[in-house]
Amino acid sequence: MKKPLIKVAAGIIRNEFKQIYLTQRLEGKDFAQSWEFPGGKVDKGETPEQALKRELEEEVGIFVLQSKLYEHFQFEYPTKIISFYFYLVEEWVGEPFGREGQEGFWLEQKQLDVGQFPPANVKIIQRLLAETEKD
Ligand SMILES: Nc1nc2c([nH]c(=O)n2[C@H]2C[C@H](O)[C@@H](COP(=O)(O)OP(=O)(O)OP(=O)(O)O)O2)c(=O)[nH]1
Ligand SMILES: [Mg+2]
Repeated sequence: MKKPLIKVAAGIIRNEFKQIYLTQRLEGKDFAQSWEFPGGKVDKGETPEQALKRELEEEVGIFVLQSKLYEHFQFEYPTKIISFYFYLVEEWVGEPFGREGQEGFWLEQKQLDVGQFPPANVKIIQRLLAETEKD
């Protein structure tokens, strides 16, 4: 059977202290307990950017004022192919929290740990870590 292609938009929410807001995937979801950039599936008729805004409001209660595309790529999982749109979000209104009951926390960009994320995140975590080596 052909694997479904799913579009996902997620936000790298970064504050002025170079900390990034992460959440922990809930029990019962795929990759339960792994860390993630908050976000989710792009609905039919939505652009990835609209999905980002909606998902960040639903999942972490913030209103995104500005976002820029940081990475777009496809990743093949055993049962699906995901087309990812990761956005850097540095301007928003509100204080993020785990609005769906999930854990959420701020982490220094340089403390990101590739082993805590789903396999698709490897490349993006490496890029974020490489950026911190310059400062
Ligand atoms: N949000 C997010 N999803 C990720 C990341 N890395 C990664 O492999 N994924 C995968 C996990 C899921 O298979 C898919 C995202 O879907 P999701 O479960 O968050 O979708 P959703 O919020 O719309 O949730 P649901 O209504 O389907 O439960 O992408 C990441 O950093 N952030
Ligand atoms: Mg989600």
